[in-house]
Amino acid sequence: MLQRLSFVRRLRQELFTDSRVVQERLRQLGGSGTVRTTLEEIRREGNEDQNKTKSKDMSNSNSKSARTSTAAATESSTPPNTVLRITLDNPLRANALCGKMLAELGDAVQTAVGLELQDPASATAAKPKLACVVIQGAGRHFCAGSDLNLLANATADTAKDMLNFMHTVTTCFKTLSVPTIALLQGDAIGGGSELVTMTDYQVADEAAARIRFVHARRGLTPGWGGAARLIHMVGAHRASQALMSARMFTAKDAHNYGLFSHLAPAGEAPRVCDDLVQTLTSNDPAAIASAKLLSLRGFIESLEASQDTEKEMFESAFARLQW
Ligand SMILES: CC[C@@H](C(=O)O)C(=O)SCCNC(=O)CCNC(=O)[C@H](O)C(C)(C)COP(=O)(O)OP(=O)(O)OC[C@H]1O[C@@H](n2cnc3c(N)ncnc32)[C@H](O)[C@@H]1OP(=O)(O)O
Repeated sequence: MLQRLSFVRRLRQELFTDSRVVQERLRQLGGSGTVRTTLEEIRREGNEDQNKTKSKDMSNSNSKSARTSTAAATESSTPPNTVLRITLDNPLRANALCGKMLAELGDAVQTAVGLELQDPASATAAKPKLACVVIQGAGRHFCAGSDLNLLANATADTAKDMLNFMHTVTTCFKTLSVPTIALLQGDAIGGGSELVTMTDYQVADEAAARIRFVHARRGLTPGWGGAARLIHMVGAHRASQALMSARMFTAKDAHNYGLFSHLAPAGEAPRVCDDLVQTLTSNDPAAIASAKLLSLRGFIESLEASQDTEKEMFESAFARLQW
């Protein structure tokens, strides 16, 4: 459905071919941390308890037992419904993304697009049919944005690479034809807040999750395509207020502002996220893709015009900064 749009097709082309060289340059920058992806099966058969047990395992995808059950799910059969879980894993640096992790986030989105594009009839254990994508952070936080050391040592060319690559990656993610969920158990700051704007749903721990478009505090403007998506999420007026103020939103403030779709009781965000996955993936996939296409149509048309402006503003802000 979405793939029929020429803009979306061009994006996929950029992601898989035009960005390859840039992606490898970013990967060569190295850095700590990694971006992990796991495929998790959603079982429909069996009693509620089994489903609950199954989804409970999924919510601890970092624990060994969940990985085992995930691995088992992938090996045992061609899963009817598959969740791709992306984990930003750099907890010692609040899951800030270094060059290597930016490239690996691109790998993860390429995996999602690859699963999305395949013919459902050709689904196999190795390439099952994608039903939903969850993106989360390891440890206490969601994502603290770009690694500040990466930015401080970046040349103008490196900044341009990151800018162009992350616009492609995050816009591809935003235009996936399946539901996407940000699982927020901590802070989403700067580029981390921009990653939140690429998701359809945001399940946030009401006690621990926060979001801050901190750019103006650092003399920057959004560099990962977050401005246009923020406007699409909350409207131009509220978007400009969030960007100009660079204020920290608590989970409750963010929910009232339209930045977080779901508030979960303290410690229960993984369970609430798994319940949302169950709900969304029990609906007709083609109807979901159509709903996304309808909601994204205007965003995509305006994005083609506004994207260059967002990039130009980041580059001039980056040039002004004396890191
Ligand atoms: C183009 C990208 C650009 C954009 O478009 O937005 C950016 O993303 S620029 C970066 C914007 N991000 C920030 O400004 C976030 C800065 N960090 C924080 O505000 C806080 O760390 C936090 C995320 C709110 C978490 O606070 P807290 O829980 O108190 O933890 P610490 O502050 O002690 O951090 C733990 C640890 O992580 C390191 N850290 C945090 N953020 C980054 C970062 N962006 N890059 C590199 N390292 C980061 C922090 O230094 C601590 O490490 P140690 O000092 O070694 O303990």
